[in-house]
Amino acid sequence: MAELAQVVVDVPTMQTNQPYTYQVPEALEQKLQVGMRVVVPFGNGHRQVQGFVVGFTDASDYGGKLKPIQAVMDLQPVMDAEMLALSKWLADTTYSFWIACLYTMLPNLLKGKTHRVVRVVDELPEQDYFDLFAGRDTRDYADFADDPTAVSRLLKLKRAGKIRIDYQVENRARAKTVMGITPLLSFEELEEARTSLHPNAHAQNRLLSYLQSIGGQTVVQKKAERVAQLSAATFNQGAKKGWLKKVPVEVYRRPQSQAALPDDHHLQPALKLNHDQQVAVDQINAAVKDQQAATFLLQGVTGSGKTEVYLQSIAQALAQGRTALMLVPEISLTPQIVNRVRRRFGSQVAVLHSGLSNGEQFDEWRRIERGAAKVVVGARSAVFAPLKNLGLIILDEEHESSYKQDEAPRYHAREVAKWRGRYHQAPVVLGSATPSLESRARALKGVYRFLGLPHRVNKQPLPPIQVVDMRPEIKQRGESNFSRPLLQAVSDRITRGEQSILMLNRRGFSSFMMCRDCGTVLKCPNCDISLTLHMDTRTMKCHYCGHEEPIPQVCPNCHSRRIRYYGTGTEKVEQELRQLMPQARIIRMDVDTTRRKGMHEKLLKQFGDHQADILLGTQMIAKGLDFPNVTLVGVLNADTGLGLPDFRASERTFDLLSQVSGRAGRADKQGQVIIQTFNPDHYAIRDAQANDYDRFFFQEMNLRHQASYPPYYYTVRLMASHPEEAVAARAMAHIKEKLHQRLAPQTIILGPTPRAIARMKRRYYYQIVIKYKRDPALHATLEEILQETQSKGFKDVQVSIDPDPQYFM
Ligand SMILES: Nc1ncnc2c1ncn2[C@@H]1O[C@H](COP(=O)(O)OP(=O)(O)OP(=O)(O)O)[C@@H](O)[C@H]1O
Ligand SMILES: [Zn+2]
Ligand SMILES: [Zn+2]
Repeated sequence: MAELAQVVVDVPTMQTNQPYTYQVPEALEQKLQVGMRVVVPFGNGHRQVQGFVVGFTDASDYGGKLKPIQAVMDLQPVMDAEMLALSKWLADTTYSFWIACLYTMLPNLLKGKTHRVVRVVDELPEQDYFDLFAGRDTRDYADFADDPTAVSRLLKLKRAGKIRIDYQVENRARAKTVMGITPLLSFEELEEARTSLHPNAHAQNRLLSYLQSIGGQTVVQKKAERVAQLSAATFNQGAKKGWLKKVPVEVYRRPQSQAALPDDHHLQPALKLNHDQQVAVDQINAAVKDQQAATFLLQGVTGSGKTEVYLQSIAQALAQGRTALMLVPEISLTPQIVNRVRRRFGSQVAVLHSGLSNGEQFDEWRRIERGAAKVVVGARSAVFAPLKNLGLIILDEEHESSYKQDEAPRYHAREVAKWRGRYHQAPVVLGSATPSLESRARALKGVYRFLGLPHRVNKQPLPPIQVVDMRPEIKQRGESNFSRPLLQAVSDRITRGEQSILMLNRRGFSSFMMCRDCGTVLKCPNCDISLTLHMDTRTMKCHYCGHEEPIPQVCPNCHSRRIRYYGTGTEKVEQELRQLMPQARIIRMDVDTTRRKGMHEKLLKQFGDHQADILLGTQMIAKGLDFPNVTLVGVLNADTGLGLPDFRASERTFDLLSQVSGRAGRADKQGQVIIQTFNPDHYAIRDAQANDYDRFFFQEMNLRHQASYPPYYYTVRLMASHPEEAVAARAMAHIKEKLHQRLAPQTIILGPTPRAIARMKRRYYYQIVIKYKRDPALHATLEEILQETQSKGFKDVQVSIDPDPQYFM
């Protein structure tokens, strides 16, 4: 009896985690494998959807008629057994749909895009045929979507049975090919062809010699033209004469920045480790060798040489014939680290991050999948890199919140890394100067193995930190972003030919327009937040939905002309700094100046080449930078993040200040740090000043304990949204009732409350936060709620479940 295939289908409005069963047509019987993408019919229309084959089952269990699979999209599986198992675990632990997890794990080009096609099936009135179809038989439905009259004419034709609207899945994954040539004749046959040539046909003569020299290989035509010094026309003649044939050759799109790399013969050698580094590397290596799925916490102060520990551990894993994965937060923000990995391991490194084009991403993925790349460096989603035989996984800056994805599936890369570590029996190394409270607490309990690098490599102490209270400064000198001590310090650096990094903390901060007469703040018409001023495009923009409008000249409420710009953007700070120090050369780095591809690296390079005295930027300059000539770091506003309605606000402020302070004095020159703040007595600022992670840790743990927050309690956030506020609120009340009935009495259920940003993208949001220690009923209850949200009662209400949320806003 024939086998049946189990397929997880992609139907956005009717999600379920149960696979559907399909017949396998005879023609596909030998070809179809688990992990392949297929196209299957769904529902009773002409709808085609994409799906993943996740298993086979015996036909005897099924009565009735099953639909057959229509097409296979892959020649070989895109998911192996590990990835399929991981996708299932992901769906289960993040309360998301299996199909969404499968897609998340694959490069964009392998994500199916369904589109609708309008097909003429019967003779049309001539007018319609020309107006709507321009004389063709099919058109993409998207061509009509914005034109209501065309749509209504189409609907009429559809009712009359003249046209049909089909769903089609397109396969977007194409390998890039270039033209290549292959000789068709043997050496002797080519020699014979030469005898029949006209004596003046020098070019063709050379072509024959060239074809003989490549001995039956396929060569990219452009390269052949260059090597043989022949024109394309000559190759065309050769093809006509039957000497060679043209064939497409698959090439990898290498990320642009990769082009400038040294070749594999000029790789950078390993450094001689200091004692603490050696101890760390030895312990990690032992775990790699013994195939122990242990988790290490590598806590090393800034500049202590953590990266060198990663690199030498990776080298060991490779020496054992295994592969390695290194995750960094927001890779585009840390080009220096990526380049260090590439300079050490050369062409066996693949890089995965969101800055790549879809084609580049797909090609890097294939290099990994085929085993050509053995080391992967990447941001969050690189944790799904299809490396086989993993020997080591590293998460640098493990405390970073960007490791958690803030849309479904809401996974944390740290947890996925640990899962893969267990699967491959490989250790996971979590590295940070300021570990998350969760990780440090686990290390204290012995769940993680602790490795410490308490000293800087250069044996210098950490740079002294001076805290400047901005309250008296402002009183004496009026509004300014720069205190006198900071200005003095920057100008000293310029005199000495040294460099400064100045950071403007933009977290929880915006540059908005407010009317001085009536207090009106310009807000986004779709969302509940103020619009941000962008000087480069001279517009007001919403950071949530992208809404954009001109800068107002008069107040929309009272028509006063005294509508002014408030808050501090990097541009405004730059202007002030240029006025205060006309001689200083400044590079500004923020989302606006780095939006163009490659600009981030370019600006950093300019700064590294000392083409500027000051690097002024947002949080993006806090991490990972290693410039030996930087001796001063200034933080313009340390406390803007402290007021956020979020229990991690202090932890994030402490982390940020510690990170950015660490950019100063990394080589032989002594560094200095100046922090400007309106809250000089806050413990996060005091402890950062004292470089005292432990004091901060215990103080913060105490507060978390009192308020029942992580790491003492686990949290889950549920959110519901709807264009009508009352509907969202009602859905949440219903969910709350259910939670109340099922969950353990010790479990704390907070809410429902409107979110801090209650309205976004024309929808109203309500949230419930669950805090629990152990609740055996929780998982099943949340699963049930997830399934219920797909039912009719929840029409248009979007519900999301976020385990261990990173933000509570
Ligand atoms: N064993 C060593 N001998 C000599 N130099 C070293 C050694 N280890 C690291 N370095 C150098 O010291 C500097 C700081 O090291 P590295 O950047 O690895 O520190 P880190 O702990 O990763 O820093 P951060 O967390 O602050 O980004 C680098 O320039 C690095 O090349
Ligand atoms: Zn908006
Ligand atoms: Zn006004």
